[in-house]
Amino acid sequence: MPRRILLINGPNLNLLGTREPQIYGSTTLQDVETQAQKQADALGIQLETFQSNHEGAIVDCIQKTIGRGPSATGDEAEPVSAIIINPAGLTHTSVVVRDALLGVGVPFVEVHVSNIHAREPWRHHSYFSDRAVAVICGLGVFGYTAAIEFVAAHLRLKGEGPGAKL
Ligand SMILES: O=C1C[C@@](O)(C(=O)O)C[C@@H](O)[C@@H]1O
Repeated sequence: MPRRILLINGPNLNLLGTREPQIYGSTTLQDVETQAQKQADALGIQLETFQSNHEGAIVDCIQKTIGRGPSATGDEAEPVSAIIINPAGLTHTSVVVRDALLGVGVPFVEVHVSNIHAREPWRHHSYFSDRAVAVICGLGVFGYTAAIEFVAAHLRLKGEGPGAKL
C-alpha cells in the first residue's frame, strides 16, 4: 500500500477562519492544509488535499482512489492507504458519501473541529462514525494534526506490504 493519504473537507470548510470563529476558531483551511503538508512531509507520507461544497464532487474524489468515477478508465486509480475526512454538514445527512467510503474500502478517520456532541441534538448523529477507524472531535484544528499522526503511526506499524491496513 502506498504511504499516501487523502484529506477531504466538506461544505463550508473553505470558510474556516472566518466562519463562526467562536465555534471553529480563526485558522483558515489554507493554514490547515499547509500545516498538514508539512507534517506529512516530515512523516514521509504523501498527502493529497481536497475540499468541496458539493456532495457529488466528494463522491467522485473518493472513487478516484480506485480509478472510478466519471470519465475514469480504471487505469487512473490514485490509491491511498487512508482517508481523513471532515464531512462537515454532510456528516448528518449523507448516505452517499458514506456509501462511497464503504464502496472503495479505504479505512477512514472522521474529524470535526467542534465537539458535535456538545451542540444541537441533530449534530450528534453521524452517518460515518460507526464505520470510521476513529472519530476525533472538539480538538479544534489540532484534530487534523492528531489524525495525520495517528494514520502515519499505523501505516508505519503495519508496514507497506500487500494487505497493509490501518
Ligand atoms: O460544517 C460543520 C463542521 C463540523 O464538521 C466540524 O468540523 O466541527 C461540524 C458539523 O456539524 C458542521 O456542519
